[in-house]
Amino acid sequence: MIYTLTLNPALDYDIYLDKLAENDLNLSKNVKFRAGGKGINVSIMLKNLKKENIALGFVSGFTGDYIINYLNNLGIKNDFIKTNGITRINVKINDTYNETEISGISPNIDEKYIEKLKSFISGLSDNDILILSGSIPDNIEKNIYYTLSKLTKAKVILDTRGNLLKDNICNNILIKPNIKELEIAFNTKIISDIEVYKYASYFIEKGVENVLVSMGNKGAILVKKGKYLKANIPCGKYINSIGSGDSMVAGFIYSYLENLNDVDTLKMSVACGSASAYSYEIADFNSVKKLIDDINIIEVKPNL
Ligand SMILES: O=P(O)(O)OC[C@@]1(O)O[C@H](CO)[C@@H](O)[C@@H]1O
Repeated sequence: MIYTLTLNPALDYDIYLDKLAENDLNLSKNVKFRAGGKGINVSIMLKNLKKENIALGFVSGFTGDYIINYLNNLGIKNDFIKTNGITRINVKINDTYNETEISGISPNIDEKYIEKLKSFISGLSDNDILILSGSIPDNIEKNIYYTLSKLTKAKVILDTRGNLLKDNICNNILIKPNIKELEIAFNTKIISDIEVYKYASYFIEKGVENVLVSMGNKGAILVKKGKYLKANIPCGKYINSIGSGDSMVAGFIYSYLENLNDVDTLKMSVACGSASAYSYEIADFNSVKKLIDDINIIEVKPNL
């Protein structure tokens, strides 16, 4: 079975307007509510790709109930641990020029719930895939993903913030930083592809099998041991980036389960990410399929 874990889910409130004006009244042109958090987005995309999965994590309060109802309505299996407090609300303001995010504050998670989660994760088998996604609530140890990876036999994918990456890798089949997260992980500014290959290779040396770096409209790079692939972004009308990286992760898992080769894996991952960026919600399978033929992959032999 595939399990996604979102320790820090959110009710995402997406606001669309022409131009955000500071210190003034802004009238929305369109608003959307959705169940958010990186693992939850992966679950939704996987479901759209017809891959059954179970969403795990912590939820609480009315926002937590909203998330569970949302997933139930989509027919996505879930087994969240209900905790105290109120799951955060993340506001995403999209105007013609910028995307501004205001992330809420997540509740503290009692130790007893963390223990319950650990016990569940330690029961997974080597046929399972576990996706560890998103930020970590403030009161939880900052290497919890490493701890969970050590506890489980499942194959583990990690997609978390740049400052948490290095401490949480653990023989992962995939990590998926975006370019900003890679910069934060290495406390540097990355300006060329060769630097992406170099920094991604750090993780390969540490035992990660695949490093998928999303670079917005500059494309995406997949690095494996001795292999470097780059993809362009297919044409489409950009709506927003929310859940685009998470959709890439789902595209990778789909490819992994379907035994696709590296080139087709990168194509599928990029198609999923782009289709969601060209949509108000996580994309459906048909929109993904329409983009595949517009993605070209080149193999690079960088001199590192
Ligand atoms: O604060 P985190 O956990 O890093 O990211 C949370 C989040 O921004 O990521 C998703 C998009 O990837 C959104 O649904 C959600 O609001």
